[in-house]
Amino acid sequence: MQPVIENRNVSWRTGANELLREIDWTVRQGEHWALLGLNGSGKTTLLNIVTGYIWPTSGSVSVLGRRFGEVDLRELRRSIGWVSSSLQEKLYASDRTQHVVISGKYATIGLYEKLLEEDVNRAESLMRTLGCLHLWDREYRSCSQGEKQKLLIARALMADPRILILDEPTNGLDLFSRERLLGSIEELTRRPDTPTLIYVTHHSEEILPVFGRTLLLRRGEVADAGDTAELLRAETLTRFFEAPVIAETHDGRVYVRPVSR
Ligand SMILES: Nc1ncnc2c1ncn2[C@@H]1O[C@H](COP(=O)(O)OP(=O)(O)OP(=O)(O)O)[C@@H](O)[C@H]1O
Repeated sequence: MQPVIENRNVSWRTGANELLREIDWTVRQGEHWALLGLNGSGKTTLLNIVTGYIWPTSGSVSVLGRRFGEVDLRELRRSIGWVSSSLQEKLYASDRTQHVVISGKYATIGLYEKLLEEDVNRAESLMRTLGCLHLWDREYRSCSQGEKQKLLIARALMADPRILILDEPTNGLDLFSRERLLGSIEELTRRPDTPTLIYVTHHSEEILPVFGRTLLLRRGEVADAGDTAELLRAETLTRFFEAPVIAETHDGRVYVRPVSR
């Protein structure tokens, strides 16, 4: 079976800086990946490569079996959802929540057409999965950040993407909102139509066990990649962060803290 995403020897240089260096990263069917790296490690740059917004200086990229250079990127992008908190601002504040969700199917901000029953039903089903059905018919702007994030995930899923990038989705969320959002993401993975998920984060404890594979990115290079349970251990993470850390596992999630000096 074709890999979902395949990067081979991908580098990206701008001016004198090489921001990605010889990245090899393959995402296979049935896998969900976490992308872990400190600020400025190149996570967003790599995702911009995978979605065709920037072009590698060298190396090759294929997504869903289509090789970049031979594919209509606008069409391919319809198969990729990308949820980041920066999108929150772009949506019309006074829209009803379910309209925000449904508009994802049409790649528009705002809805201009009459609602189709099938769209309403799907929005309802997705909002139920994400634990935000109670927000139905509320004004989007009246929702909390955590609620908005769930609505935006439901919105991205309306387009039936094959790949869904969750780009630091817990930004700005308190401890409990974060847990609720992670619970919703776990619930989402139980749906039969779940796309391949890529979860981008700075924090290992957000990596749920369903993210069975992890890419560790450091200074634009793959520091390590593979089985999450094997990578998220004190020894590997101490090497990765280049600082001694303690790693504790609770419910399959790994909490990391620096060794105090
Ligand atoms: N167009 C560009 N021109 C020059 N430098 C860039 C450009 N885009 C990104 N960078 C630099 O590349 C590095 C990686 O940035 P990137 O946004 O990919 O990191 P990140 O891992 O997503 O970081 P964060 O977790 O802080 O969002 C940073 O040092 C950034 O300043």
